[in-house]
Amino acid sequence: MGTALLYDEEMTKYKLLWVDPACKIEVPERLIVSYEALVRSGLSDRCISIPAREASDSEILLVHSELYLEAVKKTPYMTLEDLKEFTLQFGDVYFHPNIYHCAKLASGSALQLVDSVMTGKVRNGIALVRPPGHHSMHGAANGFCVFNNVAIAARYAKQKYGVKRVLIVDWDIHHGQGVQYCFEDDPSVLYFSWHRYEHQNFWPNLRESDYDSVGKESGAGFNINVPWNNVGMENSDYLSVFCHVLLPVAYEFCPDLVLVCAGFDSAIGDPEGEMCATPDIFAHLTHLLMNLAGGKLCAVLEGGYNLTSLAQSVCQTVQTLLGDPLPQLANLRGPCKSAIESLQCARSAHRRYWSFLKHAADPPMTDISTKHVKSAMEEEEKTEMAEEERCTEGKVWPEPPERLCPPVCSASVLPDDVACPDGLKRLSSSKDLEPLLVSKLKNRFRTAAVDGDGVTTFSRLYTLIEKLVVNEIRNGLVLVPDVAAAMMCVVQDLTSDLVKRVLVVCVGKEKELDYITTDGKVLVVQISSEDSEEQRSKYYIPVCLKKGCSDTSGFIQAVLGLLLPLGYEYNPDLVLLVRMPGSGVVDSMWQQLIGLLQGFAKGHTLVLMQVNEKACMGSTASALLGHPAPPLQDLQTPFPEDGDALERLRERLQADWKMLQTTS
Ligand SMILES: NCCCNCCCCCC(O)(O)C(F)(F)F
Ligand SMILES: [Zn+2]
Repeated sequence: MGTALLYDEEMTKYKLLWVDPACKIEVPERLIVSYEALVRSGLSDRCISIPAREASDSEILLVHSELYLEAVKKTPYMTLEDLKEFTLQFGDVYFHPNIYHCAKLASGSALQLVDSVMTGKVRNGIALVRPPGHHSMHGAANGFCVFNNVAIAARYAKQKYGVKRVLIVDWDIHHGQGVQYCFEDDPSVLYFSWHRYEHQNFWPNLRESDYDSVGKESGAGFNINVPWNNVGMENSDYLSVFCHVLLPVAYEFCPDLVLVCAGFDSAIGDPEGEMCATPDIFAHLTHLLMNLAGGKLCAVLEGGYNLTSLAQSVCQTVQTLLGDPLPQLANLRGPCKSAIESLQCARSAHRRYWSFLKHAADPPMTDISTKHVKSAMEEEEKTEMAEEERCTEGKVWPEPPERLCPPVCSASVLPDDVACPDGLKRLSSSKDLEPLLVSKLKNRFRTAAVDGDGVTTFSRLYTLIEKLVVNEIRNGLVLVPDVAAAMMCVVQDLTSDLVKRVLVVCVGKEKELDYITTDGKVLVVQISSEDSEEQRSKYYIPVCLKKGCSDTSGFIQAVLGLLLPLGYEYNPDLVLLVRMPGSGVVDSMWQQLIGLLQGFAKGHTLVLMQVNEKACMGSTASALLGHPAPPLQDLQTPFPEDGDALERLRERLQADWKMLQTTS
């Protein structure tokens, strides 16, 4: 299934008609450059174009009051003076004779997107709209927003499709207070927002935008605010919050639909956000949400005022929605101190509501919410210092790297008598191995692993790896007689200097892992039921689950809170996913793991499985081909000792691995 793209140039036909410094950045060109970038890059042709439509009164009334709607209905007939007068009652927003029409199109586009996804016409999609929506409230326009596009879409999805749980992720740099107010007592809608806050010194300067606004009554726990109290946040900060705050809760919430308030003013160069995250971060943020809700994801444009980073960020988002390989994110240095404080506060505020956050540490000593009363002098200092070093005009960043699709998506190396799963391309040809390597293999293994066809298997395995690293193939599945032997060979004989770092994810117990290198060429993360205290090193990280890999709750926690941050920091060129026989890992979890690992090494994942486990080849192939993983059903409360052990492991490792930091 494809990706929907909604865009209608009618929504560019309104603009600010008078002088208002607060609103001058919200210009029609925002939409034009975004769409034109998609056209120029060829991405729009790969999407399924869905027409915009006007939201009806009843749809708008899902969120807004009749009084407000009737008032807005009058604006097309207002004189310039009346429009100015009308605007005065709201904050940081402007009206125009055509904005009511455009606001209906913006909301209607979001509903069209929900229809396309919920009816299965498309898998996911994006609506390029203006005016934006997440600040508008029941009875008021605010912050360039007239109707709350995403809030209306959430209510619409519940009403029309019986959707039980909606996750709204708001990665715009401003707090979508309109969305928060709409759902704060509603446990069926989980609202997550990060936003520039600076201890309440940043617009909209609301006390309720802080991390301690967790929702009300039955909605308690279903509103997550992560305030950024400094500018200059980077990719590491964003990914840390996803791995340590949003994703654990999102997986526990198990939504039927994901809506994204896709604002790109959180990208580098934006005059509002003044952050430093690069446009390719949105490729990863999108990817990390795509295995939720069976892939049903609707992104709706909110903010974004640097036309260059906006266009690049939109393209990065759409490319991921289309399933293209992800760009590698280099030199992630871990979250900054301020970000750690924010994520620690958000985690501790929510630990009572979410079992996946149960082991979160206490809030930091310097409780950051009370710091907002800054001395005037301090504020003055910051402003002066801030100006010259923070001016966004000076910001430059590299063009995001090309994300080329290899000619072959998924290849397989299988014994001749094993049928190749649909969609996979069997790799039969293989260059002969150097005699030296053959003899090395032979004298290393006395087992049958390397008899006649064993050598063929190994030679095909190496051929597959060669093709992966030159991007001829994206990923691969290999069935071998002895998976432990094969893993050792791959790890030790990876001669290709194109592979500087291999991430080995070992699912299930492996007897000895005595070839652990300490030079950093290999990072082994092993998830199994046993603890191996002795061998721990920076590059060998055993994760013990008391009930073993069949404990999906413990497993997904280890993946989100440990494997993902490690993988991002390590930044491998190849991922080797090894399924030990009898691991007991649940199929949906296995597919989720494969899906999430695609975020590394441009998707170059090599799955090693034992021939006698060929029963799960189908689901492995499906995940390798990029089909969304099935939701993890009815997750039990994780074992306390496992949760505790994971927290302790993280604390022990965070000295070596900065992305594991969750406490300041
Ligand atoms: N320096 C100018 C002050 C501007 N203050 C208002 C900012 C509104 C932000 C709107 C947005 O970006 O959140 C949306 F997504 F809604 F468009
Ligand atoms: Zn914004």
